[in-house]
Amino acid sequence: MNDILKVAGLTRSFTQGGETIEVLRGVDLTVAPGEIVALLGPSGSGKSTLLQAVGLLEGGFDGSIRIAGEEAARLDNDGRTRLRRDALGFVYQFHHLLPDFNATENVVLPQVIRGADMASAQARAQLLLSSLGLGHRLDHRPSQLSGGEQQRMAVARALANRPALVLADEPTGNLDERTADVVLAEFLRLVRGEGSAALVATHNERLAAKMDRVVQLQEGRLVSP
Ligand SMILES: Nc1ncnc2c1ncn2[C@@H]1O[C@H](COP(=O)(O)OP(=O)(O)OP(=O)(O)O)[C@@H](O)[C@H]1O
Repeated sequence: MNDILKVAGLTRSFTQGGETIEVLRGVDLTVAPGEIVALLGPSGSGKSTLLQAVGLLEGGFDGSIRIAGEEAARLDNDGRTRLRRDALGFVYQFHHLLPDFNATENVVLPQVIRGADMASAQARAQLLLSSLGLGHRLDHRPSQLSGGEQQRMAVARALANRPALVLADEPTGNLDERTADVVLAEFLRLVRGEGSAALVATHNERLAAKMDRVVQLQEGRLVSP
């Protein structure tokens, strides 16, 4: 009833060069508050397409997406922007950090945009960054940080506004295996500590097994492996 995410009958196809590919063929998925779900599937199976739909980043879908009880299809552009800002956090494979701002500022900005005052936004940014081991890198810009450090910064930014649901697309996909393990463990610890739910796309079964539940995209539908 109070699921943070409920997707029902979601379909999406792309037409290119006269050929239509049905990427999502009726996806059903429910995520409970605080639950961390791994979205497993090989390259090209539609994981990013599904996350973009749930992230309200793209149109062109049929079916129902309810986030925190709100049906996305019934919202206009402003409503979707508000829901995205209030309920969702995003972690991408390639960080999408603001290159001209330092670590603190990258985590402060989304909070200030949402109306937080500067002092509390800064305190929370420092708390999140420190709990990810970046307490000594607060004034560094993304280009002055390693790949693992940049991804920790992206995790802190995604959690800045205490989202009920974090969407992560291959969050450790461009890190070496050891760093990926460490950053994923920190991500999971922080998400659990914050009580957020998460939907985490990965093609890595070993990493998926560390989450609360695994769902697998197969031929456009979700199955339990
Ligand atoms: N804008 C688009 N136009 C045409 N085809 C697209 C578009 N976006 C995605 N596709 C196709 O949809 C399929 C699924 O892509 P998607 O990026 O969702 O897969 P994925 O599982 O996230 O893959 P990866 O792990 O490689 O990122 C692919 O075959 C892709 O070519």
